[in-house]
Amino acid sequence: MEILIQSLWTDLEVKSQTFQEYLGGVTVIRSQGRIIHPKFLLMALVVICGQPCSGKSTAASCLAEALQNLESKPAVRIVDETSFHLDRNQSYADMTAEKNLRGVLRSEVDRSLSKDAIIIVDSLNSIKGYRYELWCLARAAGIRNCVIYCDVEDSCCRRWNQDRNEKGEPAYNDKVFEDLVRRFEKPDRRNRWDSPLFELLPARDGLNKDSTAIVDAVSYLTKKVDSKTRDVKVLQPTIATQSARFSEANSLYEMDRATQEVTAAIVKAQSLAMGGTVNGLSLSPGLPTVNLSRSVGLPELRRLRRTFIKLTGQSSLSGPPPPLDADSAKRMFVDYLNRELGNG
Ligand SMILES: Nc1ncnc2c1ncn2[C@@H]1O[C@H](COP(=O)(O)OP(=O)(O)OP(=O)(O)O)[C@@H](O)[C@H]1O
Repeated sequence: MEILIQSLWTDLEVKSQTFQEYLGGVTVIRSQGRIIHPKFLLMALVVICGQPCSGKSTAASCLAEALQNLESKPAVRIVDETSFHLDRNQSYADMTAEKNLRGVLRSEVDRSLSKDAIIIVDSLNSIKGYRYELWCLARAAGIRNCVIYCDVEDSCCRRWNQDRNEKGEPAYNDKVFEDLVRRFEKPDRRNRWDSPLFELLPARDGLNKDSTAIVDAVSYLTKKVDSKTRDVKVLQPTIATQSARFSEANSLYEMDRATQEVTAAIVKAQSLAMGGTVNGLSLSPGLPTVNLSRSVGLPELRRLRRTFIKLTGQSSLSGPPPPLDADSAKRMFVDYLNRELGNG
């Protein structure tokens, strides 16, 4: 697909400055100097997030139903724990299980994004850094991304969870439920990975396919990208401009160097601790400390570094990464390591 677009790009650059072109029977849409194949316009990633038992699966079904009611009937796929037959109490029993679950869902999202569909991730998606990772996958695929937040008070979620027992539905046990509530990181539309953000209030307003946030999300997901539409963001252009490629190279360099520094500091701290665990390692003032739950070998650290760089979308075909200085690259990598290898 990218080769096809690459060759069309050259032709269009020479022959046309118009917004929409028909070339060899293929419609090519130009947006902000980039070319997007129409197929990509039907692809999107929707991240549902909210406290445990806050109506996320109900929201995912309502959104899928609303999309299916459209004349264009876009393909919709829901990625959730139940598609992997995972029990919610086991999946969130401890950090290792939770990390595994996140990894399984993220891989499934990554695989699914290459298909022509709107992918809805129906899970807690409660950790800011994890939503960022999902956003990176959408950006690398060059598709649009949005977040739907089920905003329900903890007390109400707790009640709905208890009611599940009476309905014969599997419920969270108290320990898992309280731990998840405590660690929930509310989405913030000022973060580019949490934006656009559509907020549902299921406890106050109920929830169905006509709920305002669902209607707004459908409208966003199906809105055509045109030169006048500034509010639809198709992430990660397929073709990057020369200047973007220059900044990408800079950013890649920063990312590479900064993550190597972090890895080297951890290896050194571990050797000083004679193989003990690294806790409270400070790289510089103002950066989060490294807190690992176990000693980690160099091969594993290298593997995590590679995954992190891939997740942050620094591939050469997938367009410019966000502007990055050494400190923010270190901060992001330390957060990532603490999430993958730490206690929380
Ligand atoms: N607006 C609502 N009013 C009353 N009960 C609701 C409402 N929305 C959902 N529920 C009930 O809450 C329970 C959880 O709903 P749902 O599965 O949609 O939540 P969830 O956030 O996906 O849960 P989980 O965190 O387990 O994935 C269900 O029993 C459902 O019937």
